[in-house]
Amino acid sequence: MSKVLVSDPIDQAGIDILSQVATVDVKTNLKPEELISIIGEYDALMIRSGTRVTQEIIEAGTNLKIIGRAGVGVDNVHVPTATRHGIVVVNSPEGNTIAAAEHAIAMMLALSRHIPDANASVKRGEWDRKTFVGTEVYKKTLGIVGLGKIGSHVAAVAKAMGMKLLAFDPFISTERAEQIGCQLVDMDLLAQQADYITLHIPKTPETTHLINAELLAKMKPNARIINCARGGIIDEDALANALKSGQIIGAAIDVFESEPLGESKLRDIGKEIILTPHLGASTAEAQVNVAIDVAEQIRDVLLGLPARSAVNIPGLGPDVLEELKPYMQLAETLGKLVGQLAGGRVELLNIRLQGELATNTSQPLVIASLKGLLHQALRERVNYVNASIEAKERGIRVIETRDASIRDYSGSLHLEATGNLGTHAVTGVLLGDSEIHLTNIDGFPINVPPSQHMLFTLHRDMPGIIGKLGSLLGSFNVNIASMQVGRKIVRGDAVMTLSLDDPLPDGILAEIIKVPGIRDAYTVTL
Ligand SMILES: NC(=O)c1ccc[n+]([C@@H]2O[C@H](COP(=O)([O-])OP(=O)(O)OC[C@H]3O[C@@H](n4cnc5c(N)ncnc54)[C@H](O)[C@@H]3O)[C@@H](O)[C@H]2O)c1
Ligand SMILES: O=C(O)[C@H](O)COP(=O)(O)O
Repeated sequence: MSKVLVSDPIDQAGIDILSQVATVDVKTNLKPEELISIIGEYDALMIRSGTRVTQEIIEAGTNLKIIGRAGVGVDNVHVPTATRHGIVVVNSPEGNTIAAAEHAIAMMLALSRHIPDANASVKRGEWDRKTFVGTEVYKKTLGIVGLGKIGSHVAAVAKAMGMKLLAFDPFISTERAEQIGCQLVDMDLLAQQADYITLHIPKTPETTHLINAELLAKMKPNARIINCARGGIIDEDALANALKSGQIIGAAIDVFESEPLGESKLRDIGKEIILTPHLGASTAEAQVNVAIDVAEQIRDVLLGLPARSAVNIPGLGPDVLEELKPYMQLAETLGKLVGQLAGGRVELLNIRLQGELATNTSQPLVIASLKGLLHQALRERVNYVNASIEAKERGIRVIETRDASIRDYSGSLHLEATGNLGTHAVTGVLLGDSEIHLTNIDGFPINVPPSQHMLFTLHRDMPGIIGKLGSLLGSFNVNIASMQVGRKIVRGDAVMTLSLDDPLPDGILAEIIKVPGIRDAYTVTL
């Protein structure tokens, strides 16, 4: 049974899902050296923002197949190292969107009405109604930096509260911003015009210290800033100075350059600042959402299935994946089959998307085909993460083509592998929504579902040959589950496709090829 280590507090709903397929150990607050010493035992690691998954930890995780981040940000995971080691990194891109957006709105209102300090004063026994006179957000300008999932929800709520919306997001179209009710502006204009600025961007080299002394100086003197995105986007020293000097009047900060927050100038500032300990995603609902979302993906990957929100598999967004998942399984099966038929060293893989499939995104199917193709050589070392890199390193050229005019089934996938031992081709389709059928082997039409152990022969279509092969297999105690012959003309060349209950014993292929009329034989394990 697989083993999963959960190293941050995760909702029980996620643990229950993982427990269906793995032994789950929950060990939180581990020191880096403790994690390094035990990570080698585990197939999967599930974390939140509390665990920093460094290069060293990943390298010590010699059995790791997946790192699951129960949340959005994967900046605490050294993703390039995970990719190099073929470890899938998944997150939950939407599970805590509402929670984070609502926290930002709560911070904005709490700042405007001095709620934390007013609350503290009443609890101290005071009744001071003068000090805590607030401001309304109605008709004020909110500058949203990052108009993605969280930024868009903040925009919708703020609009309903009667705020005017500006947004800075260089990757969003004007049309999209207008749909959300925001006017797209550059960062300087946003800083100059906004009464409130709220940050909803990832931390990247471009966004690190995006809010610095220079930008703070451009803000209105009565402006407030909210950061529920990532620590380090605001230069904390510059913010402390701007608040102390009265350059801006308020800040609400949930995330910090270094967490947990240690010694910090921000702690010394009075009622102008609200600090929360990275609580953006901390709602009961969000924690259930992210735990289920990520645990399901870990479960799928441990069962050999693709993950829907892998951050280090190019082209595999959740929408694409949902639609293509069955086709990826088809591609992987065909890749395994054609790789074993070709034998030896494959130099060229031709992938043709046919019929209705021709209009689909091909990249996930290419990745899945390569994963199948390389399985023989690399076994579980190859996965969706590293299949393209491994193929490139082995000098396998990939050609993708599309032919919408081939309509023998609504959509089919054709793989042709050329190597040092020759060329072989297979075609497959999905019947219903997910039932894989092989429809062509080396140009011969067939219609069989793949099975774990298969035998293919190339032979002359003539009386008695099936019986002779059946007897031979029987003499080796090999049970045939099903058999089908594919031929182009009667008594010409043909292929026989057999599904077997057991793997073929060593040495039997040489005997099969001796049967008169059989020219070649291939065993395949899928
Ligand atoms: N405080 C918390 O607990 C908490 C919870 C959830 C998410 N987050 C953080 O919130 C942030 C936003 O999350 P999301 O789910 O909305 O992400 P998202 O990917 O949906 O949106 C991010 C947006 O930022 C924009 N962007 C990227 N680089 C930019 C740049 N240089 N300048 C301006 N815009 C830029 C992108 O175009 C995108 O629209 C992330 O940093 C995430 O880690 C924090
Ligand atoms: O990126 C995220 O999802 C948030 O920062 C939440 O982090 P958390 O899971 O540690 O609360």
